Amino acid sequence: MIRLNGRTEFQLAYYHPNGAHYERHRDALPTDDPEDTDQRRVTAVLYLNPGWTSGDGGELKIYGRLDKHGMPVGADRLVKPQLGKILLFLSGVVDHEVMASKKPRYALTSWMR
Ligand SMILES: O=C(O)CCC(=O)C(=O)O
Ligand SMILES: [Fe+2]
Repeated sequence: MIRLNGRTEFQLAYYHPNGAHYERHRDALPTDDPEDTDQRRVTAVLYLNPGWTSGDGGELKIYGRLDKHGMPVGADRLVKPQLGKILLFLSGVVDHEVMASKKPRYALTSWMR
């Protein structure tokens, strides 16, 4: 079960077309503790880029989960930041990275706590 406290944070991000990117990270520490209401629980990203194509870069790379030995389970995925696409994931669980962008890239992110 995911417990949300109703406090949602928003961010409108712009990535410059000169290769702006965001290195591999998670948006929160993983936690199941219901008392810990400060952590981000769910990340939702709405992409705002019309006409985005493969050569434009700027994909969101979702890293495959690791098993208990640190070996990847399942493939990494690349998500194009196309207008109207919404992506949801668990903030404390999913490693992700924004690849270098060759076009102006806009994304509205919300973090639900
Ligand atoms: O813009 C995206 O695709 C994700 C951005 C991101 O990972 C973040 O702001 O934490
Ligand atoms: Fe992130």
